[in-house]
Amino acid sequence: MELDLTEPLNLLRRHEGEVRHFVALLATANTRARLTGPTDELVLWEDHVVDCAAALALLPQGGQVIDVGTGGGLPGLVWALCRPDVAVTLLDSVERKCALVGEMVQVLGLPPERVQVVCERSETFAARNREVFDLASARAVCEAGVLAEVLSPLVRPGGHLLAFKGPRAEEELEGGREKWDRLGLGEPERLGYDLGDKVRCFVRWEKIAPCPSKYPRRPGMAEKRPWYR
Ligand SMILES: C[S@@+](CC[C@H](N)C(=O)[O-])C[C@H]1O[C@@H](n2cnc3c(N)ncnc32)[C@H](O)[C@@H]1O
Repeated sequence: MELDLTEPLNLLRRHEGEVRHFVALLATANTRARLTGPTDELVLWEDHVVDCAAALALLPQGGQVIDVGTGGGLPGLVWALCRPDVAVTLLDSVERKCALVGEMVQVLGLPPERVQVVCERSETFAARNREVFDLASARAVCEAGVLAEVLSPLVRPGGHLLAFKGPRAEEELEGGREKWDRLGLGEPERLGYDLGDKVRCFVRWEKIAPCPSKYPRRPGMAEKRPWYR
């Protein structure tokens, strides 16, 4: 299915001033620590912010959302600024990144009861926060199959998992049917969107049943997996 970007891009336009402020902070933070590559605000806007904004209309009304592996606050801070009805948790395992994102949250005046930064590995955080979020998402963190395993324990039945993906999405989803069942997930939906450059899509799963308690896997096992830091 092709995603209509009219509503999300209108939301971005409506909050453009606040988001440009975030981009300026991120560009400066990128000169101190490598959060999200570029230090050029135009590149950050065109390659990252607009991509994150494409998902704005997919966020649950008044819901609780978690951005796993937020790095410099992408997509979570764009969502927090453009969708004030949504509570956002920004999770990353690297302290330096969390400290910089925490500073940005303060400077942007986002209230702590709506936007929180958590510095922790997703698998330990998920063990204590089982199935509490309406939507869990990750951008540029790991391949879709592993991501489903990481995000599913965080999402309540009836909620959704959302992955930002590029041209390799189909390859990453191959042969996964059994895996989705095992994780309490429905068949992944592909939502393509056109930003005029490369192929992009969201992969979205509905959580249809509780996730078995063996997920998230114990950190000892998880450490062997390539995407964990
Ligand atoms: C390539 S960056 C992507 C950052 C951001 N989402 C973006 O789109 O620019 C991946 C991020 O995932 C974080 N990460 C990797 N493994 C993690 C884990 N087990 N728990 C929490 N964060 C993790 C890394 O610290 C890093 O900041």
